[in-house]
Amino acid sequence: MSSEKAQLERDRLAPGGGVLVIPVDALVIVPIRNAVLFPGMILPLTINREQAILAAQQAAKSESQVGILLQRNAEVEVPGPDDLCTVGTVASVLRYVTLPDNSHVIVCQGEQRFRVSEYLPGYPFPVARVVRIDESEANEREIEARLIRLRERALEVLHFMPQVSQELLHAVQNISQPGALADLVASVTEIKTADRQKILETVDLGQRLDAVLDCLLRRLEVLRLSREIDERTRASMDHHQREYLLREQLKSIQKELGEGDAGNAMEIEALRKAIDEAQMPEEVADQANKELKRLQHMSDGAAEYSMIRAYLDWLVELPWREPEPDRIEIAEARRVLEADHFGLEQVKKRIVEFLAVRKLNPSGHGPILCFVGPPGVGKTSLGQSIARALGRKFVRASLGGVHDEAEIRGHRRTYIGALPGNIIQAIRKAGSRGCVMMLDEIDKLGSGIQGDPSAALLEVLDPEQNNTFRDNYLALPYDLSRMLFITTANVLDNVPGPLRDRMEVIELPGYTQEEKLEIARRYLVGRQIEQNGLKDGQIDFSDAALLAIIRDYTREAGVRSLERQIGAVCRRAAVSIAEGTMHTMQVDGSELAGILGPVRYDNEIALRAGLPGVATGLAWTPAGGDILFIEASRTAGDGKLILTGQLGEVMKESAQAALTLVKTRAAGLGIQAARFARSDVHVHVPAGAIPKDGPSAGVAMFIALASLFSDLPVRGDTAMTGEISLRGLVLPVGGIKDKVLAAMRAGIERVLLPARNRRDLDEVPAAAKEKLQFVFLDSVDDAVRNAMPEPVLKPDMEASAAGRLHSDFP
Ligand SMILES: Nc1ncnc2c1ncn2[C@@H]1O[C@H](COP(=O)(O)OP(=O)(O)OP(=O)(O)O)[C@@H](O)[C@H]1O
Repeated sequence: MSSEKAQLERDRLAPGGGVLVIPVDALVIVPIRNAVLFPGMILPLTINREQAILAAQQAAKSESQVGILLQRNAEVEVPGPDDLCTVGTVASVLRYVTLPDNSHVIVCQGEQRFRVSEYLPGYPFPVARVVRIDESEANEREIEARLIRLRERALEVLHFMPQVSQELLHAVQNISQPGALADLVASVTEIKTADRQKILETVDLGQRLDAVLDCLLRRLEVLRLSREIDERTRASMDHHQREYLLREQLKSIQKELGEGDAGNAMEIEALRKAIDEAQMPEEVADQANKELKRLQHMSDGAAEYSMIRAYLDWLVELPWREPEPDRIEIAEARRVLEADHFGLEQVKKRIVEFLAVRKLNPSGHGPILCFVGPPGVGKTSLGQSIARALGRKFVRASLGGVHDEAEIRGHRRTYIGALPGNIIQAIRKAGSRGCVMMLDEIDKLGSGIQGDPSAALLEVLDPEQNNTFRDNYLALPYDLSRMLFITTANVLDNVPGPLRDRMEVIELPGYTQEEKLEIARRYLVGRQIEQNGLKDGQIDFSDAALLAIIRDYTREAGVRSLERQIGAVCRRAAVSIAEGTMHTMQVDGSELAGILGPVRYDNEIALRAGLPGVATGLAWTPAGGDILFIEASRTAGDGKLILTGQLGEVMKESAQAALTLVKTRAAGLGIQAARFARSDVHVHVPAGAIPKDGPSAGVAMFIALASLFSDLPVRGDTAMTGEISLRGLVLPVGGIKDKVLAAMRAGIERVLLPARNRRDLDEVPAAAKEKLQFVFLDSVDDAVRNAMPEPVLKPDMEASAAGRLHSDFP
């Protein structure tokens, strides 16, 4: 303690700085809680109450002894005389320490028992007159015997205690004073504070030894018991662990022996039942049971287990039972086809014929139907109608992008993740061995590196062999002979030859504006009203509105985007009606721009035609026919030909041929030969992002160039198609029907066609034939005569029209 602080403390203790005077037969009492100091023991005591601190400081200063007294009730903060025990220990304060956390510790050495006789008033801490109690001499034999027992028991107890110092053991063994030993044992073994106080208060040696012995025995009992519990729990833990290990071993032994657990057995039982019920052909049932047996003797953790399991699932879930025989009612089939589709008279007729033949000869190997046409013309929905008419299920399997035989025929089971091919997958989906299966996009079948998918498809479609179709995954024959296959394609040309031979091709060329209007009125509008949650009468489309949608917002052979646009209008109406801003909506065309945006397809003819150097061609694409503008332009130069618009090789060549032809016919066309030498020619085919190829734009190229050099515009109402030869002949081309329909859609009135395509007009719908004027061309001169508004041909060109190659090349 610093000297200043000590001074302060002194001032506090005795005003004036002195030490309080305590009578000789009195002691300063330091009350403590929860500890008993025995004579002969050294104990550090923490004191933190004002009273006790003052008392301890007084003792420390006066270097006098103190009386350590246990408080009866530990909770009393400032104990009065009644709160303190009456027997305590006289102690010397060996050290007084103030710890950094400001708590005070006195290290006391117990000297002798004392008893309080009276408390003295007038002190800031308890001061009591006391009677010191001397330890009685012990030489009785009985005391001696107790001493020995106590020592033994004490050693026994100490034995249970970890970290007992050698000094302590030595002391216990050697102290010969019974009282001192009793006090030592009482203070080092675990005894309750109350019991310790009792021992302190027991002055009679015999009784004190008995009291300590008593406590020791109780303590020993507790210690033994706790050791027993300890051992028992350890034993039971060992037992559990052992049992767990044994059970694990048992499980793996059972697995090895194929005696799977109960869950496994249930699974196998369920599979067995499913196999029995699946009505499999004998060969298949045998195989399934064989696999089931293998499964039974296998651990469910084995890799093969899940493979066999999956295989059996396929076998069980595939439809094996004999399908119901068809009940074909021709009248009903006709009714269904009529109800579902507008127009398509020829198509419906051929489908009815097909069904009639099937009815008369159910087991006959009729041809496979193949619907060919651009997207959205009703191929899929015709297939669905056929299924409906026959009362069969309908599934689709797409062949687009199938490069690998395995996609059709499946992978062998030895491959990881192997599955059946898409034919078997579709059949499982349909759940019937006699469904109508539509094989889509047969023209997009790739020819593979890994086996030829079209060969696999041939086997599927061939009635001679498809009753034992083998999928690689199943590795069992599956009877496809009761299936009704229908294929679809956008382009017949791309369908592999052998497949084409097997099929009866039914072409759906696309619709005229009038047909689209009818389809929209009768089918699409109603369907979209329903799909968008509207009720009849809440929205009404006028014919003008529908026609405006057809003309200005769609350009397609089918009706798919027409249906989408009608849907968009319905959705707008649904929003307004749901919001309550409108009860019904009359669509007459004026609101279309607000709903569908600005007109998407302008009348391009009006925009482009009428200028010299522009001709309208007709092109064919897998999505139907389309019109195509050929634009030619001339700049000062030395006779180069520039071609742009992503033209393919064949189209480039026909541009070159067209230029040569124009040059050879320059005189007849009234063109000065010098014009060619002084100019570069640029031929561009707009919609530059779309690759274009093929020879059929030859006539249009020739006309564009002829018009450019003669400065005479081409008629705006005329479109043309045809290949040209260097001698000026017009050669036939494909896709006439689609091109004619495209011309009509685009508002063209006259179509120039190669003469040798004349018979293709038979397939063109009557509506188109009525609306359009057809001109047939033998030579490019016929084209010139009909494409230009005024006759430009000079007499000498008429003469050369037979096809001589002119030599007046500039
Ligand atoms: N003649 C028609 N009468 C009534 N609805 C038709 C007609 N043609 C097409 N549709 C309707 O047009 C939509 C598109 O037809 P579908 O899906 O059958 O075309 P798709 O030719 O199969 O096309 P894709 O080749 O793209 O599959 C269908 O909702 C269909 O009902």
